[in-house]
Amino acid sequence: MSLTVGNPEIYDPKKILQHPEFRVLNPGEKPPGTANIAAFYNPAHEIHLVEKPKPKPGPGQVLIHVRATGICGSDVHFWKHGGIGSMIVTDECGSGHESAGEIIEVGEGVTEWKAGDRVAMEVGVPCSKCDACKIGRYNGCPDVVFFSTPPYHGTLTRWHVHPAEWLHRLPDNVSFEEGSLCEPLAVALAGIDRAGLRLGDPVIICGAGPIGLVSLLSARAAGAEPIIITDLFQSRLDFAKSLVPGVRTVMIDRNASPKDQAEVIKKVAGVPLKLALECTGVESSIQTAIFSVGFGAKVFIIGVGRNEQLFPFMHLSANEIDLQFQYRYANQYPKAIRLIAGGLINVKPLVTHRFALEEAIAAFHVAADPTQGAIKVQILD
Ligand SMILES: NC(=O)c1ccc[n+]([C@@H]2O[C@H](COP(=O)([O-])OP(=O)(O)OC[C@H]3O[C@@H](n4cnc5c(N)ncnc54)[C@H](O)[C@@H]3O)[C@@H](O)[C@H]2O)c1
Ligand SMILES: OC[C@H](O)C(O)[C@@H](O)CO
Ligand SMILES: [Zn+2]
Ligand SMILES: [Zn+2]
Repeated sequence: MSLTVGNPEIYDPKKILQHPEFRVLNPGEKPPGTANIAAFYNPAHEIHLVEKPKPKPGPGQVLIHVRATGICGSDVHFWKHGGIGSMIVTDECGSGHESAGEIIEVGEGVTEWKAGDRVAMEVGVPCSKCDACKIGRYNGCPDVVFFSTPPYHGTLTRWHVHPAEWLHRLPDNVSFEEGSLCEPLAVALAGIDRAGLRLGDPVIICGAGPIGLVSLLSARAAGAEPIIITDLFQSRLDFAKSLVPGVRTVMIDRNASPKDQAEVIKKVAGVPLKLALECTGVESSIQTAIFSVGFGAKVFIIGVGRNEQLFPFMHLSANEIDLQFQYRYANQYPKAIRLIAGGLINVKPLVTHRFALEEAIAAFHVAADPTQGAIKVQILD
């Protein structure tokens, strides 16, 4: 399928690094507007612009002019910390996986797309043959090529070749920026879907970063009430309130124990919480979520964090609290686009900063600096 058809060189990260046209740009260098520049990180925790060859779409592939890309916390993490869990940065690697763009050229055999079509790119390209793929849970594919997860280069670039079957058409009323925000939205929607959230469910969302905020928008659209959101920073809680005025906010006190913190949350909720959407991956926050919810509730963990963490086992057991986890997403893009196009979810306010592709490194510095107050930094071309 996708990866075995067409020009395999586009998926071979080593071949791109060894290509004679691959080079790291000098700081301040202004490449021509047609150059295929990209933001790459490396094991030395550097981030820089590179120039790489403009790819040709092979059979089953299309060439895309990437028009909008959001910076995800994981891009910053790969740059600053050199890995996430077992995904380790061992060489130069291209960043970016929240992207939308315009088709420029189609490869042989591609009939469903033409130049000028506007698309959101689903960047996890699975094998289609393994058990996970066959049951439709392709986010579990062990052979997935996830652009921007090492070693595969990302979509924060000008020209990107993509398998035609992993693109989603953007309706006229959905912008490239919104198309790129379908990626984090897909994470939240997968969580809402698998958590089984229902109309009127009392919900807590832990963490008001981009993932907590798209989860908030999704939970509101799904009819959760009341919704409580937590964070360590008042500015993030204020942002949540501006997005969904009805949300109740709780500032987490770093010195309070998860049990004491949970008592505050229970008072604010006023009713037993049925679901926690945990969007930090921080051990104390997960513990707080566990102590906050009612008997028979679910703590659904979207955040990722330390490899090993302690959970209050007997509290979970004696309260029949289900723990569940989300790894990326499957089958969520069409839904994300429908919800944005139909006006049920408005992701536009999440974009707080915009940069040109040539300014991508400055964009990364803003995204990585909490004092800048960024929610979603976008790179536009
Ligand atoms: N499961 C997946 O497939 C998937 C996909 C994307 C992101 N993620 C993960 O989701 C998490 C959230 O992503 P993000 O982009 O919003 O990250 P982020 O770091 O921007 O936001 C996390 C928020 O949680 C807050 N926070 C930290 N500790 C807290 C605590 N103890 N209590 C309450 N709030 C606390 C922070 O202040 C911040 O506002 C990250 O762990 C990220 O890696 C998971
Ligand atoms: O949005 C998708 C996530 O950022 C990725 O799964 C990342 O955590 C690892 O590649
Ligand atoms: Zn991401
Ligand atoms: Zn597979």
